[in-house]
Amino acid sequence: MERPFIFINSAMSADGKISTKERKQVKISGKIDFNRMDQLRAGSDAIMVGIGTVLADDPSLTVKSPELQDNRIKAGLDTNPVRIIVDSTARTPCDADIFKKGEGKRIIIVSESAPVERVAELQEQADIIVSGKEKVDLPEAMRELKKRGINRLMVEGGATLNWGMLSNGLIDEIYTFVGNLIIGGKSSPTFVDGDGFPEKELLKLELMDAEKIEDGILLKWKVPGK
Ligand SMILES: NC(=O)C1=CN([C@@H]2O[C@H](COP(=O)(O)OP(=O)(O)OC[C@H]3O[C@@H](n4cnc5c(N)ncnc54)[C@H](O)[C@@H]3O)[C@@H](O)[C@H]2O)C=CC1
Ligand SMILES: Nc1nc(O)c(N)c(N[C@@H]2O[C@H](COP(=O)(O)O)[C@@H](O)[C@H]2O)n1
Repeated sequence: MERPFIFINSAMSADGKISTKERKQVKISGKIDFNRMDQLRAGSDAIMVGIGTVLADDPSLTVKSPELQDNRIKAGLDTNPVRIIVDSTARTPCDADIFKKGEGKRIIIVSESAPVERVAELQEQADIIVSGKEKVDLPEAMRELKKRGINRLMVEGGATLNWGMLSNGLIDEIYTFVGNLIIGGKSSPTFVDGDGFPEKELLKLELMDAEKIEDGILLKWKVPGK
């Protein structure tokens, strides 16, 4: 394949929201689901988020379990997978937790419209991929990641990046944990935002598995290829 195997892992409320209307992070997953997410991180070559998630949540995207970190080191890998931000205009703050916490490579994917000075600042802390004119060209960027040795890529949102990846046919599998709460609010981000598919082109999924975890349910979906 020209691009990595790519999956999305996300936690949503029972009404399909992934954060509040103020874009504040919500603890949807319980301990078991956070551990499952940690295992997915540890088993991936890279973890990717959109700049909206970095600005809203300031995630570190590190592997949390010392045992999983040790396993990676024993396998000759960095403690953490490569951490990637899709950031068309290079808005990533230089003091983001992705830079401050944990060891390992970071990649920022920007577009040609990113201010040169900002790109130069970020270049001191991360490798930079330039792709697309006004916004990141996701298919091209994914091919570049594959060339850089990333074979298994975990996408952790948010809503806009999920749309960008799904609408470009770049996702192979989706894992959604649906938690036991309602967030509500028409402006709260949902699992997939963006423009939405035209009525005749809705994306059909194949259900691979459904598992009750604590007070929620984990759904595993396959996105059939064209
Ligand atoms: N519950 C969960 O599992 C998660 C929830 N979240 C929530 O999601 C929210 C953030 O989501 P969003 O604001 O939608 O931001 P996002 O994280 O999806 O980032 C979107 C940004 O990515 C950049 N981008 C560049 N090229 C793109 C392209 N070709 N297609 C799509 N995006 C492109 C754009 O600058 C765009 O604004 C936060 O409130 C966060 O808390 C985020 C991750 C996981
Ligand atoms: N799986 C999952 N369950 C939840 O309840 C969540 N709120 C999230 N959010 C994701 O986790 C990121 C935080 O990562 P760090 O702890 O900083 O490493 C956050 O940005 C979302 O991507 N996920």
